[in-house]
Amino acid sequence: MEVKSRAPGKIILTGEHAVVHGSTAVASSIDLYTYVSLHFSTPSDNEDSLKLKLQETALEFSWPITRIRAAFPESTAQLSSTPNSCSVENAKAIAALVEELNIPEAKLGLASGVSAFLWLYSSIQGFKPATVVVTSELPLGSGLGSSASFCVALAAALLAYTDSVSLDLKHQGWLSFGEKDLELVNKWAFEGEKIIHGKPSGIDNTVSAYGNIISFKSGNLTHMKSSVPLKMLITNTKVGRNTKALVAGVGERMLRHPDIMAFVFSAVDSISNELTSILKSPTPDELSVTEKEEKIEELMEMNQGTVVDKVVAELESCGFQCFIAGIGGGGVEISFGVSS
Ligand SMILES: Nc1ncnc2c1ncn2[C@@H]1O[C@H](COP(=O)(O)OP(=O)(O)OP(=O)(O)O)[C@@H](O)[C@H]1O
Ligand SMILES: C[C@@](O)(CCO)CC(=O)[O-]
Ligand SMILES: [Mg+2]
Repeated sequence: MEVKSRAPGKIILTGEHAVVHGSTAVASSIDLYTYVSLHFSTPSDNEDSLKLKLQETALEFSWPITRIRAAFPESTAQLSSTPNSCSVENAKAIAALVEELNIPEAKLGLASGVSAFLWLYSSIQGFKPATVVVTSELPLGSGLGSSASFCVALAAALLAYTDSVSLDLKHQGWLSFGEKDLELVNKWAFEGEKIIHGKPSGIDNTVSAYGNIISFKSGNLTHMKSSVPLKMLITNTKVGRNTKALVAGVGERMLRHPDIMAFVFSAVDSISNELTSILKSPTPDELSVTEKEEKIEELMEMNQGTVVDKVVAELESCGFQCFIAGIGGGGVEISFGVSS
């Protein structure tokens, strides 16, 4: 039995960080994906281990199922329909499993991703032997939501064959989840994100799961669909960063300067709300404004077409990496019976 999933990365247009503290943020999916392929071993495979292959980093991990089963102090065999947070005891068990892997120092950032994998896998699938292969078009740790798309794609693949979701297993090609199933995928992904990020707002996994452009505040989302195909120039400065540390830093500043930060977050909230209302009502009432917008849009499209190429060439000549990404595309999808 095999299933493949893919989940998009994201870009936050307004409200990054402030969204963790309750401000509204606006985010869009981008058409760069993390792919997960899950292959359950059959008795004829004579395989009794869980394997995780991280293609980008050329790392492969393998755990005998007996080792995983023995590691967990509390049973992780829960109902896949009920997303649960990783308890302190289970987190310790996972940390021990990850430590045994001796991940090279330069790739230690992956430990949190492997931990999230172990939690999602053991919670949703229990102790079944399988091989999971992860590939990603997203740079890791660069603000494009690689951790969320990793968790969403994982949750989608892991849930696909469970009774907790209802999918047409005979469907050919990419298939979207229904509303309730998507909600479940998103909730499990959020549990994975908590392991990677510490205190995520949930916006990254939500936009990765649902796709399109969303306005998000304290777990509530409003969908927006752009009527025109938008492209965004994204530059990877290749300056290392860790979202968990950045989020913690903002939290500490909030504790040091609560009054000031309350104003900052309120201002960000207003910015996001204004952007939301503009995006939600793209056609202004006055004809003259509509005409103006059409003209500006056409001019901008033409302008970007040439300027973007020059900017990309210049940035890349400085050693930066650029991605041209379509934004606002669909969310997580699933595909059955794909051979690896
Ligand atoms: N394809 C992947 N394979 C393995 N681990 C991954 C993968 N993608 C993300 N991760 C995990 O997520 C971590 C990066 O998450 P982090 O939240 O710091 O950055 P990001 O999600 O790319 O950016 P942001 O959250 O700011 O949008 C990696 O260090 C790794 O632990
Ligand atoms: C920095 C942050 O706002 C977005 C991370 O991509 C954190 C979060 O919302 O969880
Ligand atoms: Mg992240």
